[in-house]
Amino acid sequence: MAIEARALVKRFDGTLAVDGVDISVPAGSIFGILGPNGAGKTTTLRMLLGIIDPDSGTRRVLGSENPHAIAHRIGYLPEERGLYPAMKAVDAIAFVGALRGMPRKQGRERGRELLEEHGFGYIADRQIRQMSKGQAQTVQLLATLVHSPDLVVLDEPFSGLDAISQGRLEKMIRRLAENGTTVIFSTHVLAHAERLCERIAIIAGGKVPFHGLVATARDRLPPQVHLETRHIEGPWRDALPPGTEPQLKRGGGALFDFSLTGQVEPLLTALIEGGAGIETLSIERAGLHDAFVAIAGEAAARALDEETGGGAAR
Ligand SMILES: Nc1ncnc2c1ncn2[C@@H]1O[C@H](COP(=O)(O)OP(=O)(O)OP(=O)(O)O)[C@@H](O)[C@H]1O
Repeated sequence: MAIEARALVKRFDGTLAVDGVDISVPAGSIFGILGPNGAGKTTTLRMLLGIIDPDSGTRRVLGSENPHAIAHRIGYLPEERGLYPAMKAVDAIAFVGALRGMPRKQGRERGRELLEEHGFGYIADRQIRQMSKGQAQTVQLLATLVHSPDLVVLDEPFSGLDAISQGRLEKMIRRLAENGTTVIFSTHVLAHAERLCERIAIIAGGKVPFHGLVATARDRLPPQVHLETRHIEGPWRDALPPGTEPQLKRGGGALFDFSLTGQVEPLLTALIEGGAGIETLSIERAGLHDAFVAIAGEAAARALDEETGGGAAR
């Protein structure tokens, strides 16, 4: 495990920000911490990094119980972005590397390489103040990677980036994991976690109601069946869950939407042998958004949706 945290608790002046969080992140994996504003994501990441200490609980990061002892093996993109506006990109990257123990000259060289590799060579000698927000954020992100860390911790890395830059960042995260780096990131946009992570922790109100494989979270809900038939009635209707109502189609036939409660094969047999006249049939696993609603509750899901402007979380 790259990270193992047990029963982390943090209180700020009477606010219980984190209330017994457990997190296990396998080495070399991509792990997402999902939750709405104020859920406790940043506080959890800061405790893992040793920026703040938990009131109680234990944490072991890269095999050490003292996060400061392994700081040089960690790259961290904090939620609050900021590089010195007067610095050039390569110097800003080398500066962050120096904070993690990397010689400046080497940091500048590696910084230039990283910028080139990611298609940003053209801003290597440009000052941060002359950059767009997205460019500056990319420079800061590359700065977290300059010393080739074993663990990369990214707090809301997608916020403020346009769709193309978000896609580029997803690719970058995948590439890091392919090369053996462990990546943990927080987000309130479920789609990123759904595409990138094998494992997630859902955090709401400082607690973690779910921790584990994305597939397991999605399996909390039955798969959804969407069936289109030429006929409306027949013995095959008995194979559908009780109370499933047809939506009648204009040209004849009907649509049925229901949860798959049993096995697929007996359903198919009943539909075919019962003469339903299947026109289309899809059986899909629940999405992470629906799983999030089932696990964290409507209120937390609504908070996510509000942050992402509605359907973007899906
Ligand atoms: N330094 C602090 N002093 C007092 N309260 C704090 C402090 N840091 C966080 N909190 C409170 O702890 C709770 C959790 O905050 P945290 O920043 O961890 O949430 P988050 O999930 O990262 O949210 P966001 O997505 O908005 O960054 C919030 O209620 C917040 O107001």
